Amino acid sequence: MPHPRVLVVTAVAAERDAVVRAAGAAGDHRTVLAAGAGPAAAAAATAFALADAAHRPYDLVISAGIGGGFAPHAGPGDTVVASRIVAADLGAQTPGEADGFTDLGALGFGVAAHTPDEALSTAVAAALGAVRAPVLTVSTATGTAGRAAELTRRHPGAAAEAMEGFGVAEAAARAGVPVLEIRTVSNAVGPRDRAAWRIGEALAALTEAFARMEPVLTARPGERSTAP
Ligand SMILES: O=C(O)c1cccc(C(=O)CC[C@H]2O[C@@H](n3cnc4c(=O)[nH]cnc43)[C@H](O)[C@@H]2O)c1
Repeated sequence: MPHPRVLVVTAVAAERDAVVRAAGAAGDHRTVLAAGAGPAAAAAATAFALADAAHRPYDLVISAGIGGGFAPHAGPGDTVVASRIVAADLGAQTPGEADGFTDLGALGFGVAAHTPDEALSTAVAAALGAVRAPVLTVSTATGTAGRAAELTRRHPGAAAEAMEGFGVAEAAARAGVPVLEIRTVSNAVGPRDRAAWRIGEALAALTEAFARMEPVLTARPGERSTAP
């Protein structure tokens, strides 16, 4: 199968460089952006890149970078492939009902989550030895145990949070291009302790993940292994 054209959207230059280090056989079939932090920057950069490539469209968009891990599902050094990309703090506070929060979908303003192709995300997770679980997109990184508990209560299976996935997925969905999100965990979601973030380890895991992913992306769908 020919190399699919893949757009990888990261937040910062260090994440972009970690993905680029794994380029290998993918060569110029892969474009890697550092879009800036947060869902708005991610959506804008992804939409712009997709529109700019209209004459030679991408086959897949991947939101990638480091992220926070929810115990017990994922901890520092682990890799998470999103089964769902969830807008976890986009909605309305609703005191006294719906667990105090009503998401965008329930408000009637679109969707609160995007679901990557199940076969593809399963095959990628298997190839990476990754946890496959929902990944939350937040505009404010969690910094307290209370907020971590609140998110866990609302999304009990979530394994990671980051700040760009839903923005990338919104842009990809509008362009009709499949999306994945891949996060390597640098820190536990909880009380903010920036000094404890294991950024180097997470960036090395990001390089490793993209090196391992290539055979899955180039395999025909029926030839992909889903064995862990
Ligand atoms: O300081 C550095 O050297 C450095 C190198 C690479 C990345 C960073 C970042 O700060 C990346 C910001 C990016 O990371 C995601 N992230 C990471 N942990 C969390 C979290 O606990 N909650 C939410 N987001 C997290 C997020 O996507 C940020 O945009 C620094």
